[in-house]
Amino acid sequence: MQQIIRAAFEQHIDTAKATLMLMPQIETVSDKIIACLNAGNKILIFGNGGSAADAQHIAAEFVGRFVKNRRSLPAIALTTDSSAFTAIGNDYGFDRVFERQVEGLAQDGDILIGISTTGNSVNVIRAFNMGKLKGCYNIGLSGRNGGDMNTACDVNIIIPSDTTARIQEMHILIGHIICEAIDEVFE
Ligand SMILES: O=C(CO)[C@@H](O)[C@H](O)[C@H](O)[C@H](O)COP(=O)(O)O
Ligand SMILES: [Zn+2]
Repeated sequence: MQQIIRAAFEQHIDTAKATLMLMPQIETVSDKIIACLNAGNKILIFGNGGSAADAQHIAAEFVGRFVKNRRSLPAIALTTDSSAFTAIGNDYGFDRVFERQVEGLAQDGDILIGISTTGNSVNVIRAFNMGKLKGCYNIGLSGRNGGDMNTACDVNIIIPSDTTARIQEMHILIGHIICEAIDEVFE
């Protein structure tokens, strides 16, 4: 047991150190998100499984708060409307559960944040492709080799790891860093 615990910590620490190299990309997406919100646009966030939880977690910190009492900021997790999610899945297929919501909700200038540790989840890729058609800026949080998100995204932040759990831990760290950057700017 101790070996499992130690190995997980060591892997997490090594991955975090390697992820620090992505600082320029994290800065770029933080600036883009701040500019998008300043322009009156909104953020749509989505992913599957643990990444669905991350999408909801990040969206809640925009609309509610992170640390500071600042104004509420517009962000929607596309995993939370169970009626839309099940209707689209049932009528159009699971591959379209995010795409169809992007089609209905996204406007020119909005930002999409898609989260996938493989970078290959089809419903995430299809949502990004719809985002391009709608004039959105596509931000990917991925891992491994970045997968299909390399071509679907304007910026694909690829966590340098092949382990799903470690990649997800870096995704939520980056989500929190973006929230900190936002707290600096908005009153
Ligand atoms: O949280 C975990 C594993 O840590 C799982 O729920 C995981 O998110 C699911 O298997 C997802 O379907 C994986 O999708 P993706 O990261 O490849 O896009
Ligand atoms: Zn998990």
